[in-house]
Amino acid sequence: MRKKIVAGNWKMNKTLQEGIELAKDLNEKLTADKPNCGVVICTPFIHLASVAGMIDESIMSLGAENCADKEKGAYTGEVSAEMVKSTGAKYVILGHSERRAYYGETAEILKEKVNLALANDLKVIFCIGEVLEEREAGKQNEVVKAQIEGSLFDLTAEQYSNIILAYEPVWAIGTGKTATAEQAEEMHAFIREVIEEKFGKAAAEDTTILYGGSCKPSNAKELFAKPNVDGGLIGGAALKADDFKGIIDAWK
Ligand SMILES: O=C[C@H](O)COP(=O)(O)O
Repeated sequence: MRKKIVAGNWKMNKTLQEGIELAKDLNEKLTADKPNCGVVICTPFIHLASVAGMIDESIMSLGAENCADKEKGAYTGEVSAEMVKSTGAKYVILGHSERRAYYGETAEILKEKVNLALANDLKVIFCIGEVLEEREAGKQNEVVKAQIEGSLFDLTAEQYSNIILAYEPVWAIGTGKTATAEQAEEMHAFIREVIEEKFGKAAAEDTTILYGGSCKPSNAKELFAKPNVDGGLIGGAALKADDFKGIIDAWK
């Protein structure tokens, strides 16, 4: 049975103090009213060690938003998968469209990152999704399939079992324009077919596929009701404990 997950991606928001406050607030709210799904908060690197010490791991897990494509050494400013793991984080987001678009992360680079993350026992939330022009040209399936093939198809079945996918249509990220539940379902079902072709039916059935892109308390229930949507990767609405909990509660 695949896992339902709501994951927050704080992106480049929150000072250390603000982040600690947010994690504390969320931890309290979820302790008082337990979630019906897995909860992950992915924070900037600087928050990881502090937040790791203050969350109840039986309720939520911690993740990073990125890691380096190199193991260690003279790579000024980079943070390795091993360093992420040493903070207590269990997850890492890789392949986010913002990393692909603004930091030139190619399928090859992402392949290195995925390998290093898995080698350090991190679970990977791997993001895929098309831009508006690609959707308008009807190329969304082709684009998403190529993203999956390009970075994940060399994994062994064992490695693949630690991958969570997040479909994030780029045109819906931070725009207030959510994909309809039908559009999300259609793509998630297609993604499952792509996974089945390579890793088999059981692996495809077991893959958690999250939807991301302007997901909020008001639309989460409708999205999560779709059979192939297993939760969300949340940006803006993860920055307030009440909003994030509102989305988590969509599973109730
Ligand atoms: O990683 C999260 C996504 O990019 C979604 O962001 P958003 O909820 O602000 O649209």
